[in-house]
Amino acid sequence: MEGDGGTAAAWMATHRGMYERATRHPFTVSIRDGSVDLAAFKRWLGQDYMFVREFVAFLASVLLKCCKESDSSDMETILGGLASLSDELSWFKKEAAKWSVDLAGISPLSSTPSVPKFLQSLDDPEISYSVAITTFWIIETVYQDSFAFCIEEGNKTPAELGTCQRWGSPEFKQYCQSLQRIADRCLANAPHDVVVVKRAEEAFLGVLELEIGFWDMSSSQS
Ligand SMILES: Cc1ncc(CO)c(N)n1
Repeated sequence: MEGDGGTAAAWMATHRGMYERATRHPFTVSIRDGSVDLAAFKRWLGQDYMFVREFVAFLASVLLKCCKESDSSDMETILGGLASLSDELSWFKKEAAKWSVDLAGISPLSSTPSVPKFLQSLDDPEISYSVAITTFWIIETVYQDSFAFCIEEGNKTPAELGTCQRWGSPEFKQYCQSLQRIADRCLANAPHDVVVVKRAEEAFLGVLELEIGFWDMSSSQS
């Protein structure tokens, strides 16, 4: 995914330290090595269910920007993303039942990064499609990279943690690569629009911070 000469890959290289803090976090590494604390896993599950509900609204705003500002082939990619979020919500409900997590009674923990605030700041009509699609790409990529590491060779991930297949699969990697190509194309088409590229880079870093905060919250002591 990296090294293809696009802006996205360049940012991953420039901000490598932060990217690695987001994608090799002690929480996901503990899933990989089988030492994960179940209370932490359940905390993640409940909080991430709420994240995904917010994420649907955000992605709907990306789709709207796409329809207004971009070509139609992107539309199908984004629509596919919304369809998989629908699957994801069902998956969360199924997993929650399996682990006895009560999703109906869930509310954000004080240590959960403010997802609505972050995502709603990006669904403003003033925010360009390029910035929004870059945000979508990096949000998905952090999960893809984190969970692919959990199923790479040498892992001791407990079989009952089906989480890793959902985001770690080769199909999801391909999906993230298609988002990366869209983001790169948008950013390359805006070379003179320094403000847009700068905003997109800030959003990229904002997502990494959010994701690190999210893993921190998951692994914090109950
Ligand atoms: C916090 C977070 N980031 C990214 C994803 C990927 O969909 C998710 N489900 N949750």
